[in-house]
Amino acid sequence: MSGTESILARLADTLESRLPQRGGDPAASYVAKLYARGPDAFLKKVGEEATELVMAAKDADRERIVAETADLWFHSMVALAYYGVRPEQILNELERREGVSGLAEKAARPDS
Ligand SMILES: N=c1c2ncn([C@@H]3O[C@H](COP(=O)(O)OP(=O)(O)OP(=O)(O)O)[C@@H](O)[C@H]3O)c2ncn1[C@@H]1O[C@H](COP(=O)(O)O)[C@@H](O)[C@H]1O
Repeated sequence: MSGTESILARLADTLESRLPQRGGDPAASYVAKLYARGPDAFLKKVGEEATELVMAAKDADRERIVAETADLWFHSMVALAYYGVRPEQILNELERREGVSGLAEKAARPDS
């Protein structure tokens, strides 16, 4: 496993440890606090961080693009852990799509 994949796996392990059923403590952990507030709280953060990334990109500010993308990935991973989806599943899906042109994929859809 590459270093990039392992940080995602390690972060997912940490996020899972913050789930209420795993004893995550909202007083000691930002992630446990988000989980204690329920899905609306972290799903709202996903939307906010996506908007902040768009604004950074519109300004062509590479430093902010990196920071906002990290925030977006992080909050997306908070959601994935809550719903029992592992980052490896997303990486596998991207791998499955590797080499398949988006144009060809769209043209092959039954409704196209
Ligand atoms: N990668 C992150 C990470 N990225 C961002 N954040 C936090 O996400 C929060 C939201 O960012 P914002 O800039 O929107 O801050 P804000 O406006 O104060 O947020 P809100 O009060 O509106 O929610 C901030 O408190 C950031 O510190 C993170 N918090 C935690 N992690 C990872 O998650 C692990 C577990 O964290 P805890 O559960 O807090 O121990 C950590 O060890 C890290 O690896």
